[in-house]
Amino acid sequence: MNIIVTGGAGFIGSNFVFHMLKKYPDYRIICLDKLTYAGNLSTLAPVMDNPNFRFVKADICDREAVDKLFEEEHPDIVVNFAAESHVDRSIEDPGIFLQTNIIGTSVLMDACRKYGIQRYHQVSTDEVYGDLPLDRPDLFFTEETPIHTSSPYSSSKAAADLLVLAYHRTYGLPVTISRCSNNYGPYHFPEKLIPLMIANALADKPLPVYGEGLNVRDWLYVEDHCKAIDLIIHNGRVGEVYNVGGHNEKQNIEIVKIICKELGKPESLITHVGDRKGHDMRYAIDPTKIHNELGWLPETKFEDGIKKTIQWYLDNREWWETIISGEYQNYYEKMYGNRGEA
Ligand SMILES: Cc1cn([C@H]2C[C@H](O)[C@@H](COP(=O)(O)OP(=O)(O)O[C@H]3O[C@H](C)C(=O)[C@H](O)[C@H]3O)O2)c(=O)[nH]c1=O
Repeated sequence: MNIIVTGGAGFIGSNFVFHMLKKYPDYRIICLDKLTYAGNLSTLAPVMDNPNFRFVKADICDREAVDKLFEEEHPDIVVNFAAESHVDRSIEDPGIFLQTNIIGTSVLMDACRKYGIQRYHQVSTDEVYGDLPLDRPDLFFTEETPIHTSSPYSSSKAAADLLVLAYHRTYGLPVTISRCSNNYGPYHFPEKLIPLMIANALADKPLPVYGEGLNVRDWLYVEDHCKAIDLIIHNGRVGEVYNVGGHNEKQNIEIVKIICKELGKPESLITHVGDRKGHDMRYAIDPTKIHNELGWLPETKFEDGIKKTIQWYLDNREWWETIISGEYQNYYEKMYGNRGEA
């Protein structure tokens, strides 16, 4: 089996590469990644010398490069993790989100049509469903929940999902889509809530909580997500969407307090800053479909997952310290330096 994993140098993509190489020693995994600010080649160091692994630096929007790779590798499966993923960045500058997330998806699927493929899998997000109210804890996103996006990021992902379903209906492309909740775990880029708070707390820097911090996210350990995608690409039904969630809802402020406690840092580091524009209140996924059809359930309890994650950041300081000392530092100052206290 030859599998092209796009965005394999990013957070979820790299964890998926590791999972697949370990579980299927006879598979060949080809990582296609543009190495944007969020993709880091050092992340893939543990597998660079694996004879079943190949890294190719290219943009999924580059039709020539994508076609060349398909000609060389004849992939059986393509799993598309490549995406601009940070909501705050999409609010500042939507253009690249439309380009990578929508156009890039169509370029990949055109290559799948041209060269033939067993499966194209699109890694999507629960943000395509918009948000749920805080006072209705009985409500969850199902695969039938209407698309109702809030940010340029989620709109670009929703547009891509619709394109994927259209390529299935119009051209018969064998596709599947997974829509996951918030992932956490090793190699999470330190602009996202959990790794940002760990990095800042370790440096005794302020912990910037947007608004009151009452927004709820459904946290999913990244390894559990990788197992779900593995099941979907092998046994999922073509043309179907599968929701993948942690069944683990937490308010942002709770998460930040847990991190302070685990690291022995004072909650006085918490700083309430101006809220995100159009901030989604609550995400919560109903994973009944993937459970009933494919037997998947999240295995990692949050109490264990967050401890493992914090330990990983303690053990791999060089990885994230290098990142936050570079280009990202300028971004961080731009984003938070002028936000001020709420
Ligand atoms: C970075 C940051 C975030 N937040 C809040 C904003 C959110 O309510 C929550 C999580 O934010 P984050 O940007 O880490 O993630 P989401 O906006 O929920 O989106 C994430 O999960 C979905 C499923 C994807 O699809 C996105 O690609 C992924 O980035 O913490 C703060 O309060 N302070 C901060 O400094």
